[in-house]
Formats: sequence, structure tokens, C-alpha cells
Amino acid sequence: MRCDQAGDERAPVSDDGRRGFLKCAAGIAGVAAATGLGGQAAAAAAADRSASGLRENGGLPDKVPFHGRHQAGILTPQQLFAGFVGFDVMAESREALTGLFQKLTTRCQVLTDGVKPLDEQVAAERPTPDSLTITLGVGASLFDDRFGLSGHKPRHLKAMPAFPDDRLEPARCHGDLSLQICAQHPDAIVHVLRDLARETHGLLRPRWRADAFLNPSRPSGSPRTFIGFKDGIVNPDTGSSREMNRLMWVTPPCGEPDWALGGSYQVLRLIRFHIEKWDKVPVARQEQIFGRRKASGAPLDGKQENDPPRYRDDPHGRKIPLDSHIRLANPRTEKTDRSRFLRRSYNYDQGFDQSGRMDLGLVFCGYQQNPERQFATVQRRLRHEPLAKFITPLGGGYFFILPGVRDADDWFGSGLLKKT
Ligand SMILES: C=CC1=C(C)c2cc3[nH]c(cc4nc(cc5[nH]c(cc1n2)c(C)c5CCC(=O)O)C(CCC(=O)O)=C4C)c(C)c3C=C
Ligand SMILES: [Fe+2]
Repeated sequence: MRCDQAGDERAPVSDDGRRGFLKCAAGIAGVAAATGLGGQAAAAAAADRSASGLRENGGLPDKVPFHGRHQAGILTPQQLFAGFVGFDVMAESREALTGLFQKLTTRCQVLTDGVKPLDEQVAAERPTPDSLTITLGVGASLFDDRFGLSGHKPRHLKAMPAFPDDRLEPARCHGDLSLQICAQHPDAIVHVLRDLARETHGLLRPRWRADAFLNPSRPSGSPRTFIGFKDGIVNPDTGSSREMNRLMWVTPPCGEPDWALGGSYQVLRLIRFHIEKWDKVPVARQEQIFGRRKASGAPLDGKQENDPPRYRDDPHGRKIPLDSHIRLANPRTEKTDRSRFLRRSYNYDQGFDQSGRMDLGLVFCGYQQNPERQFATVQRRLRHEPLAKFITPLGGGYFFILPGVRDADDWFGSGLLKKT
């Protein structure tokens, strides 16, 4: 089957409920998969790292390997803080663009090895890796006529369209490049941005930025968004390379250019909550809107967070409403199986707006093989969901996450810029 075919699903619907308790191990395996370790070596490395305190760091190594077939920061278990930035490229020639990508490669490699503050008075401090990952994407606009790349655009890359009910602000959308910078402390993200501003001076102009973070698990399990429900409970199995090759990575025969193999599509959506309105809704109604219990995160037909909802036993939606968020987002049928994708979202809080309303919400971040087959299909299913009244998408973009930098001789976009 080609990567863009949505229906005719032959693979069995996988058992999402199993994943929750495997999440930490899957995260570890995910790191191994991302770095090219396979099978027993990965398991041994995972065991080694758990023994050396990996668990205390949320399943994250202090230093996330930079080199690999895929970029870090996708299968990597989520760090606590994230900065998402859209940039325009100011380079004026193909050579300057190549130089920019090479410079970004060097700096990202050095920084993930250990973030060193630029300030002179603290420069003597030992650099700390802080589980930093920097994940680079390219937007459709990079493939215009400036750099001779127009015939080489990834097949499904286009500017993010406005969906019904979106109120997209141009100043918070799109970009030639995207950076997702994730670390265990917010200052690491600022140091990365300062370093890149200095090192790429004149070549990049920021368009928009969203700083975001994970809330702590309360009292346990998946963290909660500001809407109060646990989020990120169900995701594809990052420990399964078969699942990742079906849902995440650009793999043959996707009809994608060769240079793009090993990459992935990133969908970013800055979604504001109308939290004052939401807070007036009784909890029982909120639970119907999501299809899960607010306190435990369990589906309305289950007891625990990781219990899989059993839609087949509830065809009329008496327990889990047919229009609930989880049921529309993932109906768990054979036909909808290939529209699943990996969510890696964070919360934002930007204080109050001019009317005194709280300006907070979600930096929704999804990774997938094909944004039309996956994100957009799910988004269309969610169109008339009751949650839509309480949220407004304001920004974001579609980006293609470049394949990983293989080794010290390789650089971001080498396949694209060398060959074309
Ligand atoms: C188009 C895709 C999605 C958008 C946009 C989206 C927005 C959004 N979601 C929440 C909160 C939750 N989402 C949950 C599950 C969930 N959401 C999507 C997709 C989109 N969400 C998917 C595919 C799923 C998984 C469904 C499943 O497989 O069962 C949940 C439940 C917990 C969980 O599984 O993570 C919550 C809570 C908000 C607040 C929001 C917009 C602001
Ligand atoms: Fe959701």
C-alpha cells in the first residue's frame, strides 16, 4: 500500500491500552530506534540507562544523541520545556543557504552535547546537556524560486490551510524553517536561541515563537493540560519500528524524493482555550465532551487511564458519546487506523489579553508520515465536536522534519542541497 492511501487497512488495530504502562520503556526504545541501535543492543542500552538513573529523569538520558537516521526530539520522551520557533531565511543564495544548514548542524551538535551560557560571568560553568533536543523542519515556502529547490519539495508539504473555526493570525503562522527546542529547564532554550542568533546572524529572521511546558502529573500518570484533563495518554507505539515506519517516517514507497527518506511531517497548531467559559461547564458535561473521567483519565467505560475504550460494545454512544473528543479523534476501526499520528504537545500561558481574559492553551504538535492522511483527516472528524466551542486555533504551520544527521561528516539537508 502506498503511504497516501487512507482506507483498506490490513494491519490489525493495535492495542492502545497496552501502551500506557509500556510508555517509559517505549520511550527508551524510541531513543534507541532514533539513534539507530537495534534489537538486543537497544534493550541492553535501555537496561543500562534505567540502571543509571534514566527513570528519575522521566525516561530521558541527560544527553540525547544528536546523530542518527531520524532527528531527535520526535520519539524522545517529552522534556519538560519546549520552545517552538518559525523563521524566515534571509540568505540570498543557494551557497548561503547551504552554509546556514551547515552552521545549524554544527551548533545543534555542540549545544546538545552541553549547553553553555553565553554570559561571560557564568561561562566557566560546566556545560549541561539538559536532555536538550533541537529538531529542524522546513516549510513549503523554502521551496519557492529563491534557492532552486522548487522541484524538490516533499510531496505532502504545503502551507497549513485554515480549517473551519480557525482564526489564524498571519504573524503566528508558517515560516521557511521551524525549530522545536526541548530541554529540562527553560533557560536552556533561551541559551540555544541566543547562540543561534549569534551564529546565524543575518541569515535567519524569527517570525513567531511559542514557549511552552508540561504540567506535572497530578497526582500521577499523564500530565494535564489547563483544561484539566490528562493529555497524551494514547499515542502510537514509539517502541515498534513497524508502527513507526507505517505512521511516522517517510519510507519507500511513499512517492517522496529520496533525500526526504527518514524525515517526518510536523503539524504545529497554537490553540487558545476559552478557559473562563470552560470553567463554567459542570465536570460531568466536560467528561462527556472528552469521553474520559477528569480525575483519573479513564475512558468513560473503564476504570483506569490506560484502559482501552471499547467502542464496539457501545455502538450508540451510551457510555462514550459518539461526538466525544477521543471517539472522533480515534474511532479505533480498521479504516481509521492509518490516520493515527504521534502527539507531542505542550501548554502555553501568556498572561492576560487586553480584555483581561487568560491567554493560555496548547501548542499542539503532531508528527506523521502524511499530514493530509493523518492530521487533516482527524481534524475534519473533529469539526463539529462539542470541544470546538471552547478553543480557537490561532497559529502554527506545516513543516517537513529533515532526515537525521547521520554522522560527523553529514549535515542537515545534505541530501537536498548536494544533489539538486
Ligand atoms: C486534529 C487533531 C487533534 C487536535 C487539534 C486536538 C486538540 C486538543 N486535544 C485536547 C485534549 C485531549 N486530546 C485527547 C486525545 C486525542 N486528541 C487527538 C487529536 C487532536 N486533539 C487524538 C488523536 C487523541 C487520542 C485519541 C485516542 O487515541 O483515544 C485527550 C485524551 C487523552 C489522550 O489520549 O491523550 C485529551 C484530554 C485539547 C485540550 C485540544 C485542543 C486545545
Ligand atoms: Fe486531543
